[in-house]
Amino acid sequence: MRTRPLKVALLGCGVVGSEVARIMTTHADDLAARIGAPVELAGVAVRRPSKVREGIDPALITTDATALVKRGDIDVVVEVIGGIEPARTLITTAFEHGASVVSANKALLAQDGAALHAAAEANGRDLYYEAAVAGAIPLIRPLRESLAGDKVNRVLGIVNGTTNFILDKMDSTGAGYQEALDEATALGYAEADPTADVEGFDAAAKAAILAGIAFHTRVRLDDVYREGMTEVTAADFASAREMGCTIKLLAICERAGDGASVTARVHPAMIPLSHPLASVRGAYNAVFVESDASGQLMFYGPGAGGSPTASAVLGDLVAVCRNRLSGATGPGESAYAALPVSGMGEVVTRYHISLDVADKPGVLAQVATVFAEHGVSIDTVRQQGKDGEASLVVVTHRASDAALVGTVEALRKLDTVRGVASIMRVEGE
Ligand SMILES: NC(=O)C1=CN([C@@H]2O[C@H](COP(=O)(O)OP(=O)(O)OC[C@H]3O[C@@H](n4cnc5c(N)ncnc54)[C@H](O)[C@@H]3O)[C@@H](O)[C@H]2O)C=CC1
Ligand SMILES: N[C@@H](CC=O)C(=O)O
Ligand code: NA
Repeated sequence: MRTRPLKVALLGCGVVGSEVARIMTTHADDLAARIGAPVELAGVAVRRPSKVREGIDPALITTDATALVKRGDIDVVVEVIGGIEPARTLITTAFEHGASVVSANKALLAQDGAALHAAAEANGRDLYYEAAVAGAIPLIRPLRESLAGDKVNRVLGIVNGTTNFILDKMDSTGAGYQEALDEATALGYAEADPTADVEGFDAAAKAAILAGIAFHTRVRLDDVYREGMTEVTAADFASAREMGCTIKLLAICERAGDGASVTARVHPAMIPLSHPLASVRGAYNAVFVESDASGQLMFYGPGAGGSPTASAVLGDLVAVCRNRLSGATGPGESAYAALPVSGMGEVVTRYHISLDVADKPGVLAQVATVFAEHGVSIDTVRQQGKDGEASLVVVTHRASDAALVGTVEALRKLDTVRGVASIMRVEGE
């Protein structure tokens, strides 16, 4: 074993960074044996130097992250600050000064992944980011490496722990949205600004990363259709239960138009209680990968939290250190397929539509005619009346999103339709 240690600079020492430092210290001997050389924490960049950080030598603490990545003797920079800047500049500077990078920063990778990969390649260094998608679950490495010989057609799953925690609490205990979000934040699951979680930006960033790797195509955050979960109500859960379903925030990346393009989307959806995703509780994540030769694979485990996320970071750290010792680099960006990314209109799925209508003869026929005129076939209709008004719940067969949007626009114009109470996609059947 080499005795000269590999030097690691840690950028950020919050929920994830503090766990990375802890595991590096407590597992130092095992890590050294697995890598073939000791790994040494050579510096820790923080924003608040006065904070007591148990187990970290105060002499390692600095507020000057730029100087740390420019030192020239750093082998690996671990970026767990989050956000776009200064993380982006620090990562690029790290490559320019000879370090490889391990990052958990999905927001940055979804926005600037191509440029970061190019910078890593130009400098002959590694960029690894297993922690960026689905926390502890090995998913990036299986897609980049284990499935590199197969053709992936679809990636579908729950990739945000915070929103799954909130939806699970709302469904199983009747907890309020804010109360559940506060708990998820206290447990270290939420982003620094939890809007990223609840409005679906975090899951959309993960969908962009997954779609890019799965389809060998550049997919950016802006290419991903996104709806958050803030408008999911107790009434939606009640409707879902009547259909034998629950509601999850799903990320779905799939080939479209006979495989000539790809789509990526994040939105709440009803899924049958019998589907394995329905039983994903708390901050757990689960992702199905469907490919030509392998069939369906399921990846499941803790999707958020300091220690699970640090597990993925440490796995990358070991891989990157091994690469450095052997003078190799791991797989870079693979975007050769360069498929176009289609808009939401091309997505084909089922819909659950709840309408407030006048409770009088002929309304059902009028509504059914609008669906038929737009080529959207109805599976079931349920009506509940109260005081001259009624609620009509229509579940469709598979239809394109474009056809559904046209249908809803036409429904809104009917005098007998007082309002469209909710529209939710139905997946997993
Ligand atoms: N918490 C989780 O469950 C997961 C987090 N991630 C990602 O890991 C990254 C870190 O997340 P957390 O640890 O949860 O966030 P956090 O907010 O707990 O930690 C980030 C730390 O970076 C520090 N920081 C900010 N700017 C800095 C600068 N210029 N120099 C030095 N330190 C600076 C902050 O003071 C904070 O302590 C983010 O990219 C996040 O999206 C990924 C997977 C799971
Ligand atoms: N805020 C994220 C953290 C992990 O990526 C989540 O809740 O999933
Ligand atoms: Na992961």
